[in-house]
Amino acid sequence: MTTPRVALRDVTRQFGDGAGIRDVTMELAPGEIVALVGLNGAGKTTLMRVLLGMLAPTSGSVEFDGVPIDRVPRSTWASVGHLVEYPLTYGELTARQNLALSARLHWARADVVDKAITAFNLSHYADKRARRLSLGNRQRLGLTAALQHDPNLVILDEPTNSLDPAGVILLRDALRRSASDGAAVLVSSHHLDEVARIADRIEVLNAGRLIGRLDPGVSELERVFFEAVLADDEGQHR
Ligand SMILES: Nc1ncnc2c1ncn2[C@@H]1O[C@H](COP(=O)(O)OP(=O)(O)OP(=O)(O)O)[C@@H](O)[C@H]1O
Repeated sequence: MTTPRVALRDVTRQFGDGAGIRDVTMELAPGEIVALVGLNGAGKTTLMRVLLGMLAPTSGSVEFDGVPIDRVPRSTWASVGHLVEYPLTYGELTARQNLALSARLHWARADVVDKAITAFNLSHYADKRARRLSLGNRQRLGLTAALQHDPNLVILDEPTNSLDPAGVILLRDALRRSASDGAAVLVSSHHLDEVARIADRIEVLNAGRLIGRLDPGVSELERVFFEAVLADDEGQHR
């Protein structure tokens, strides 16, 4: 069996008021695109932040390529690409300078930047300061920074939120390419139709727990999703 690129085992991260994630076990294999769906506050961002070491779990463990997260070498972190919450951009630097910085942080060759600018259609904006970019173009910039170094683990929190339809298509193609090159990809989204187009499997998170999987090929995905969430809520309150 191949070692999962990343694994969460019985991970709980509780906040003061009891919210967070509970007993989450999940693996991402190389070459796999997994979508994480759930209502507002279900715990998607928390799960991704724990997975990336931005939040320590209250209990349970996280492993990268079979190595516990606190012993993961820097080379492994360099091969991760993520965009969780806010694009990591420096407003006073241009889009190109931001990308060059991100390439260095990920140990990538400097020439990836020009290729990525073309691939993500950022040529018109490359020499603009990041703080002057529109919300959607800042999101494109953040996604480009997350993907230009050909990461082998990609974690994106609601990446399509402020993208226009052309951006959504560019991202979809980029994620398919990453996965076919062997990356494990985890994407959270509220757009069930969109994730159904790219995901190999869809994991449903509700009130902090993974409650099951949806088949991306199923018809009426939204109805099936809401039924699963409702059944779980009713089970919790019985
Ligand atoms: N730093 C924090 N301190 C306290 N509570 C938090 C913190 N971060 C998240 N929470 C709580 O944990 C729960 C899960 O939040 P999270 O942001 O992970 O959900 P989400 O599924 O990403 O939601 P959305 O779809 O709205 O972005 C929520 O109840 C939230 O209020």
